[in-house]
Amino acid sequence: MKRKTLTKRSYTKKNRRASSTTAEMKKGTLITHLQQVQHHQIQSSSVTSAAAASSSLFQNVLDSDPIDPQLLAEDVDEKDFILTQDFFCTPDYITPDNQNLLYSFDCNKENIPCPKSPEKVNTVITKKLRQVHPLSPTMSDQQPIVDIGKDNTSAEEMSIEKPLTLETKKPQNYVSQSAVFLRCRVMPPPCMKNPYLTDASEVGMDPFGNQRSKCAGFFAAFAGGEGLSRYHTDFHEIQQIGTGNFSCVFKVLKRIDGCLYAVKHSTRQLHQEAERRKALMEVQALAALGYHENIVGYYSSWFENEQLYIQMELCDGSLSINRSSESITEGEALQVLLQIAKALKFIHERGIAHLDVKPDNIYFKNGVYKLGDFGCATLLDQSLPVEEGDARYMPQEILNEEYNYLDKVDIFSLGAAIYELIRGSTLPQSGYPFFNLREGQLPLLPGHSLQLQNLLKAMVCPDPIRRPSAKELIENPMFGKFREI
Ligand SMILES: Nc1ncnc2c1ncn2[C@@H]1O[C@H](COP(=O)(O)OP(=O)(O)OP(=O)(O)O)[C@@H](O)[C@H]1O
Ligand SMILES: [Mg+2]
Repeated sequence: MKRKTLTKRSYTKKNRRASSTTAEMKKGTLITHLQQVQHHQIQSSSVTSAAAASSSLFQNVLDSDPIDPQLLAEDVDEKDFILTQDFFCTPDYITPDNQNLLYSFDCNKENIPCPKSPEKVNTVITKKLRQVHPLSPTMSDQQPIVDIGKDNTSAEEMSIEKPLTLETKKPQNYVSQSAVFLRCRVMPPPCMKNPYLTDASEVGMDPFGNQRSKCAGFFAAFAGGEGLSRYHTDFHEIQQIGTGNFSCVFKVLKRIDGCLYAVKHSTRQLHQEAERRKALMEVQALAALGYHENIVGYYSSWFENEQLYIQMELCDGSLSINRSSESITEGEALQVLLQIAKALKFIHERGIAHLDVKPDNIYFKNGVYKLGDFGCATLLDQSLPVEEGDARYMPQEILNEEYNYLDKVDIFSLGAAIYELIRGSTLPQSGYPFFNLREGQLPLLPGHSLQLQNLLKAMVCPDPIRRPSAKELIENPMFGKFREI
């Protein structure tokens, strides 16, 4: 520690000498200060190593529009305003505008690691920077810069040791990435009420009026040491609404637009690149597909704490057979069949197979059925790996690893799912009943039309070629009464 201080001291002296012999210092002071901040960040890497290691978010702006030092000196008022006003002098409160500013820069593109510095250290840094920030309008050009090093040196002593350099370096990190993040981690933005929503009562509590409830989840996340959280910054968590094998799903309110969404995130941290790529296949499929009324809407996704987060349309529930106490009527079955067939037609036409069609993954919202959970989605042309879904709904050819008609796998699964929903009890997982289904043998469904039963039988035909396509299903005369004119 001592050695480090001495080094700093000698370095500082040398630079101070240089500064006193330089006549243009008055005019160029602010340029120098800019460079000092930049240089200082590199020097004080013990505190801001993450920020120093990566280029600042603002570096993009600088790189794309290099600043002539002369012009900068003349135009210094404006730069001064931007830096001090936006980052050091405004109240500790981030508005949705700031949030946009932050996210308009693509961190991932720059491979910038998320800052993980603890709250306490950052608070100190903010305070010190505020005291003597070189671009502060109240600061004279004689004032030194406070070092924000972590050692035991007092703030005053550190300030004397601060290097003053005239080195011409690439103007990078003049506002550190951590400074940008600092501005945004003090408090989450408020939850905005959406005036276009006539019924906001669904929200369940009042995150719009109660400041405490707005921040509870946000601070809890920091207390857990998770660092900056996009999830908690952007969303107000309302309640958990589901768990899957590898994920949990929350009902959330998006702070900035006041609308409800479902956010699903992996329960496990995805450390390996291969794991992350696999998890991403779900969002890539959803993003490639785009909007369809009968597919659970996809909004965005991101990695946080090595977990994948997916923001989706919030549905009222799923047709999970375990949860529904009674079987569905023939009319409801036809609606589910028609609407999910429409979703399948849409995705098959885009070269994608779902491979996990089952009641659990059929959602409903305002009377509309939607296909969700694209975790097993793959390409029909077999150019992506095939990972089949729940074996209870898989046809024999998939179990034999024959992947030539993956679209027809979805048709089999939909037929099996509708059969299960009408019957009102779960499909067999093994034994004769399991194999009978794969041979196309469906036990009769008393009280239901032969027309529907024959259609289901065709859908679970052991020969995939003979199963109807999604398009043929939709065109079946059975659905004539539902078709829009
Ligand atoms: N968009 C949504 N709207 C409402 N609830 C949802 C939504 N997405 C998921 N859920 C709930 O969360 C549960 C788990 O979601 P999902 O099936 O997508 O996770 P999963 O990890 O892929 O699960 P599994 O692999 O077991 O199918 C669902 O069964 C459902 O109850
Ligand atoms: Mg699922």
